[in-house]
Amino acid sequence: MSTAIATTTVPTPHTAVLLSARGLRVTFGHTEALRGVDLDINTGEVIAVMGPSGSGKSTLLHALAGVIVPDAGTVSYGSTPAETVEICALDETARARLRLTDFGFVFQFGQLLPDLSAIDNVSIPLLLGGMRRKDALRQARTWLGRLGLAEQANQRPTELSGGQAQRVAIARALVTGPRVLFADEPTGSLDSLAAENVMVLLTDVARETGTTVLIITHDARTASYADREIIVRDGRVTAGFALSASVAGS
Ligand SMILES: Nc1ncnc2c1ncn2[C@@H]1O[C@H](COP(=O)(O)OP(=O)(O)OP(=O)(O)O)[C@@H](O)[C@H]1O
Repeated sequence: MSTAIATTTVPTPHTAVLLSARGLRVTFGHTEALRGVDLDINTGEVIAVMGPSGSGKSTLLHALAGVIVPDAGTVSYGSTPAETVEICALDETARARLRLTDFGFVFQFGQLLPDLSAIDNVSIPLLLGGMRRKDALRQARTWLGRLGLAEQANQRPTELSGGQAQRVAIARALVTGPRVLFADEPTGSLDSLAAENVMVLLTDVARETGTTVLIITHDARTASYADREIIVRDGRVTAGFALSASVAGS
């Protein structure tokens, strides 16, 4: 596997819908977090999810990823009729399995295990999937190299900068080869230079591997690396804009 990161990217052609939400509603007590969301996400698309605080962005991601089951509506996952599953109809065990095999997750804070080195953190999902330790470490090392962290493999999270730690978290999310990466403010705790570095690497690797990506962000610069921007407002998706995918290569 190549360890080089492409500096210019050719956008993946978006041919098939991979995730499709219809009529999603989620209520927490008296709070209507989602009020009827319809959304189609194409294979290989990089989507920025924006909107005010409390508008429902994280809830939308959790519903699409099968972390929560909506009170109403459906989420179909799969690019062909034969492989398509209705995520909301799966039981908790099946949804957990789907998340482990098909989805990757990156969050803003505190996601690395502090007592483990970078390479051990990245190898965890592979070990959980039953891979032999030697093979898992080899694969983890390759992914750390892809994200420019070959020299940090044996360092612990406290010995890494914020941007390096986020890149380790991204390596860990991608090491299993997920079809969809869900990222909730992955650059929210970084300064603008580190944020830009993380976004360039994340979007380059995603486009290279054809991974579909949903990124929640409050930052327009971070969003500019996406192919498309959607706005969540008061529990509804109110707008979607196509963006230039070439920004990631600039
Ligand atoms: N587990 C929960 N229990 C109760 N209310 C919740 C829960 N999760 C979310 N909410 C409420 O649902 C609404 C949407 O929350 P959500 O976290 O999806 O918004 P968000 O757009 O991601 O916000 P932020 O940008 O601040 O992270 C908010 O009013 C929030 O307080």
